[in-house]
Amino acid sequence: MFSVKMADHTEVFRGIQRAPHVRYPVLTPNMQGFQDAVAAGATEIAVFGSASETFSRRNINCSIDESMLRFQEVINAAKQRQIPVRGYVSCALGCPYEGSVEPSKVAEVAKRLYEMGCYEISLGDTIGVGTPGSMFKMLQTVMKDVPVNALAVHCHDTYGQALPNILTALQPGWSCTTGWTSCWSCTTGSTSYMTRCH
Ligand SMILES: CC(C)(COP(=O)([O-])OP(=O)([O-])OC[C@H]1O[C@@H](n2cnc3c(N)ncnc32)[C@H](O)[C@@H]1OP(=O)([O-])[O-])[C@@H](O)C(=O)NCCC(=O)NCCSC(=O)C[C@@](C)(O)CC(=O)[O-]
Repeated sequence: MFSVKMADHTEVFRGIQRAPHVRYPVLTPNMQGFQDAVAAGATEIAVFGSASETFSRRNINCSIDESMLRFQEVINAAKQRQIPVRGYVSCALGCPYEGSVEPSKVAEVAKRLYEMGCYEISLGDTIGVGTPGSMFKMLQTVMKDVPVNALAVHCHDTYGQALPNILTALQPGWSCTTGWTSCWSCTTGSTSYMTRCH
């Protein structure tokens, strides 16, 4: 089994009242998602990959390599229309199927998304199993491949660690925050917090 298919995200986008100066990125896993998002008036999109092979298959029904091919097509189309693209890397601190995930794998996927043209890469602790120690180690590794000003973290609060993990991502000398938001997660049913690492 894999996650239920996206169906209504562009409906939601059409239905909301947009405020000026607010960006509303739409998750676009493939060209169909991209075309629907553009038709709905999206001015920013986001591709979402994973550092875990099994999670990739369960979430978007393809391998990591296949997802990169799909994302490249989406990013190329977005570039032609000058639509900015964010990239997500799920399972950056652990996977519900595979358990621990090597920081080097997170760095590899983040680097691929960055080099394809994502202006920012959000590293997701998708199931909230991260700790300040694992966050530090993962970010140290990823920052060797992706500049810190292009990184953000997305921390789920499943075990009450989201805020300590975010604090770790805001190490003096690494970064300063530009703001954070919280939301309710569709994938894990937990609150999640996001912040930029710069
Ligand atoms: C990627 C797919 C669509 C592949 O799903 P698939 O079944 O491999 O797609 P397909 O190309 O074989 O097409 C099958 C059907 O899906 C439709 N379809 C095809 N593409 C789309 C689309 N874009 N939007 C809506 N419908 C689509 C397509 O039209 C067709 O419809 P049918 O002819 O059977 O009626 C599916 O696996 C999917 O929707 N996955 C996303 C599930 C999801 O919402 N996951 C949560 C996202 S949030 C997240 O991942 C984590 C994050 C970002 O928050 C950060 C973190 O915490 O880590």
